[in-house]
Formats: sequence, C-alpha cells, structure tokens
Amino acid sequence: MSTSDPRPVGLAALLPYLREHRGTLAVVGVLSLAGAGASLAQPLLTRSVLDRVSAAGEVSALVAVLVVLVVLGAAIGGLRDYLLQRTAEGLVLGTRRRLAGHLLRLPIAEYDARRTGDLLSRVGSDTTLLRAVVTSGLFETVTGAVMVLGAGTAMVLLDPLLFGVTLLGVGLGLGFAATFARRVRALARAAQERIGEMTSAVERAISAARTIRASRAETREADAVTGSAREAYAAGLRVARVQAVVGPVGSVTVQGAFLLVLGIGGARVAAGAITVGDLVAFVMYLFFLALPLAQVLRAYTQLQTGLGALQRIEEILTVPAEGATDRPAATSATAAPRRGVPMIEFDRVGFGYPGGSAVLHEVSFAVPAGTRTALVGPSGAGKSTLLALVERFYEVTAGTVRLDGTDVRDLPRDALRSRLGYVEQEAPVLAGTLRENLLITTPDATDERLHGVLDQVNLGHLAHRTPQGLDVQVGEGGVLLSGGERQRLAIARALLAGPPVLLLDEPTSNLDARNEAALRRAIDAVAVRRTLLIVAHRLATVVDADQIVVLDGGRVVAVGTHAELTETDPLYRELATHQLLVG
Ligand SMILES: Nc1ncnc2c1ncn2[C@@H]1O[C@H](COP(=O)(O)OP(=O)(O)OP(=O)(O)O)[C@@H](O)[C@H]1O
Repeated sequence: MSTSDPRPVGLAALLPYLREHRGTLAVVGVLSLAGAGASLAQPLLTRSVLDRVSAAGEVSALVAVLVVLVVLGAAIGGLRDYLLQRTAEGLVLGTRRRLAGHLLRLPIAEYDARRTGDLLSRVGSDTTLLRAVVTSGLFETVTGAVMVLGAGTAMVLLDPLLFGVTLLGVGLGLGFAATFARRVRALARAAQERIGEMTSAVERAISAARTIRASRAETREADAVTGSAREAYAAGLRVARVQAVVGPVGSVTVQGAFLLVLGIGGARVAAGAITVGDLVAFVMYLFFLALPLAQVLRAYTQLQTGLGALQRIEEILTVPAEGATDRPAATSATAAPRRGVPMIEFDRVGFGYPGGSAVLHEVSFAVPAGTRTALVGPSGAGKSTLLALVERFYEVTAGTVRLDGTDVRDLPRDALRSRLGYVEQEAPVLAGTLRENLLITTPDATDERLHGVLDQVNLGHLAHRTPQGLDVQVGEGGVLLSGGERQRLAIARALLAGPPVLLLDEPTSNLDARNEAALRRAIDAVAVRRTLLIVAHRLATVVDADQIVVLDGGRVVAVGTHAELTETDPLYRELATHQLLVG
C-alpha cells in the first residue's frame, strides 16, 4: 500500500507546514537580505580601496568600514542559521505531532492493510528528512537567489560585456546539472520506501522472535532485513551518483567562468575599457554568484529528497481519520439501561472486511440487559467480527447494530466506547508496567482501586512479587506474564472502567486448572450487574450463559440455552463435544 499513491507533491505542499513559522521565517528573510547587502557591498568597497591605493589616497576609514561589514555579515549569518535550525526542528516536531496524532486515529481497517514498520519509519525517518528541506533546502535557495541577483546586478553595472560571457558559461553548466538533480526526488522516495520495508522486516522478526528462533529461521529473516537495507543502499548510491555528476559540473562551471573572466577581463583592462579595481570587484562578484549557485544546486537536491519524504508523510495524513466521514451523531449516550430494550441488538447485520467477501449474513439476535450471551461456532464463523462491529471498529454493510436501542452509528464513538469494555483474544497487554496497563482506561484510579481489581481477578500476587509493586514491568506484549495472567489483566482493566457492557473474546489457549478457575472467577466478578457478550471457547462459559448464539459461516443457525441446544441443534452438540475446551 505504501506505493499506492503516486501523486507527486510539489513545493506548494510545504506551505501549510511553514505557515506557523512564518514570523521567524520573515525575520530570517530580513537577516538574509541584510547579510547579502553586507556581503555585496564588500567588492565595491574593495574596488574603492584599490583605486584609492593606486591614486595614493587615504584608505584607513574605508578599511575600517570593510572590517565592520565583514564582522557584521558573519554575525548576521550566525543568527540567521540559528533561527533557521530552530524553525527546521520546529517543523519536524510539528509534523511528528500531527503524524503521531493521526496515526492513532486511523480507521482500524488501515492498520489491517498497512505494515507497522513502514508506519514507524514514516514517523521516525521521513520526518527527519524534512529538517534539511528548511535548513539547506529552502533557505539556501532563497538566500542564494538574493546573492545571485545582487551579484548579477553589480556585474552588469561593472561590465555588461564581461557579464554576458559569464552568464553564457554558467548558464550552460547549470542547465545541465539541474536536469540531473530533478531525478533525485523519485530516487529519494524509493530509498525511503526501502527503509520502510526494512523497518517492517525488523518489526516482524522481533515481534515473532520466539517462533523465528524455534523455527531456526534467524538467517532467513535477517536476510530479509538486509535485503531491504541493501536496496536502500542501492537507491542511496543512485542519489549519490546524481550528486557526483551535479557537484563537479558545478565546480567546472565556476572554474571555467573564472578563467574566462580573467582572460577576457585582462584583455579589457589592457585595452583600458575597465580598471584593475573593476576587474577585481567583478571577480569577487563572480564568486558571490558562483558559490550560492553551487549551494542552490545542492539545496535543490536536498529539497527533492525532502519532497519525496513529504509525499510519504502526506500519504498518511490524507487518509481520513476514523469518524471523519461519519454522518453527524444524532444522540448522546444515555446513562441508565432502558427497560424492555435489549442492551445489544443485531438486526439483519451483514458485513464484509474491506476488499474481502461477505463474512456475516443477516445476523439477528438480542442481548437483554444484565444477561450473559455466549457466541459459539467453528473457527472463522465470524464471532470476533461481531464484537468488532459493536465497538464500531468497522461499519456494517447491511442492517443495524443497536446499543440500548440506539443505532451505534448515531452515537459519538467516544460515548459508545465509554459504555463498552473490550477484552481481545490476543495480546491484550501493552509494554510497560502493571500500573500503566491498568490506567489506560481510567487514568485517575487510586492505588487502592488498582490493588482491589487485581485481587478480584486473582492477580494480587503480581503487585507483591517484586519491590517495584505496581510498577513492575510486564514486558513487550506482556511476555513476562503467562497467557492466563495476560487475559485476566485485560479483564481487570475492564473491571476498573466499570462499563455497563463487556465484550469478551475468550482465549482459545488451554489453561491449567488453576488458571482456568481464576479466569472463571474473573469473568464472574466482571459479570456482576453487567451485560456480557462472550465469544466462548470453553464449555463452562456456555453452560453459565443465559443464552447461546450458534454461528456458522456468518449466519445465526440456532439460539437457546445449553440444555435446549444440546437437545435440538446437531452443530451445537458437535461443538460442545469436540471443540469447546472442557474447563
Ligand atoms: N481484519 C480482517 N480483515 C480481513 N478479514 C478478516 C479480518 N479478521 C477476520 N477476517 C476474516 O473474517 C472471517 C471471520 O473471522 P472472525 O475472526 O470473526 O472468526 P471467529 O469466528 O472469531 O474465529 P475464531 O474462533 O477462530 O477466532 C474469517 O474468515 C477471517 O479470515
């Protein structure tokens, strides 16, 4: 998906990024003009000094002014560069902030379709490249242009003929170099894409470290990483090759123009058309013209690199955030369950994942408030998908999902999710400490409450295992905990928030008897005065349920209690005997 948007971004795309820095940039502009003025005055003063020396005149005052100009020019340059760096850092910070904020608000389907590593490299590596756009790119181009214009004007005034000769030589060289430099943007973008792939490969290898180690696949995975790295290297080399042509062409141009001016200028001095002072001033201006030109060329390649990176950033920023295309929410959530209205209701719901075929067909059932409903069915029947639709991670393609009588599409997502607890089947623990994991849903809970819910799910020992207490690390994805502990920690999190409705995807893993009993108790603790919709993988869960919904191939095939369904539904009987874990 990273290459799906070929729309190139132009310089204009940079403007919104620079807007908030326009005050500083204006100061930088004024400083640049002042600096350019100080520099451009130097050859004229030098000429006056030389002409006066030839005429045996007094030069001390002129020399003093010249010294002041040199020092002033340098000081202005220093201040300008600092402000420019500050703006560049500010631009990187602003972009990272926007990008990070947006990344966390993308529709869930975007995460399904994109590689995590690639997204990471956009926040880390691509934003860094934007820095050079401001420092060496944009401003060297603009200040260079000011110098070139000033020097050019002075040269025309000094000797139009000599200027014509210079222009011809410099123009030829530059035109040639610029055509090369244009290729840098596509090359730089390609290099950044390879870096995205490399980060993805690293992320994949590290997140599946145990499986990869157990499969003895380290070398192959490492090859995949270095493969992308090698491609990034090759793309970088192609950029270097372009720069290797652009640089020398620039130097040859400058040296050629210098020799030409010396030759023709010498002849014109000999012929008495200009003075020695004129020629020296002209040569000095030639350097003021040539150095910025070489700088502009380099800056141009930097700018192209930055625009390549900007395109990758814009690709993400232009994906509408979750909810951006919603119809306006009609109502806000009501606090108390309404009598007689089911808490959750699926009404002829149809759904297919983006780009895939239909996963659910005409699903209808209701979960009365304060009751437990278990979803059972063969693997892939669509059970977890139903939970995702209540959370509105995806939108139904047909029918309606209602929470407490209101279409979930009419509830603001925040209000909807504040009423739901959601415990995923896999990896529901975040890297960090026990405390951080609990505080995700309720940032202001007291330690006493935290210890209380941990006890309720039989995890009290975790907070007492080490002197760090609640600040004990749980590891990336909770690897320092057992599978059963991970699930119970997620339930504790839901308990802490105390939502009226809990959506729970039961772990499929076989737990030992103690863990199994602890999980049971945790679910019972969380079920008190709550509505539960559980994807059930355990016999004990279905036996305890007020109602069981049997799903097959995305359709509801039976609804009833364990006793009823054992009597009437052959698929249920088969599931209960062969698929549900006996706990
Ligand atoms: N994010 C996704 N993108 C595309 N297809 C998906 C996605 N998640 C699930 N599916 C597909 O949708 C179908 C239903 O999946 P779902 O996870 O709801 O099944 P399930 O009944 O919960 O299965 P299990 O008991 O194995 O967890 C499956 O065919 C699955 O391959």
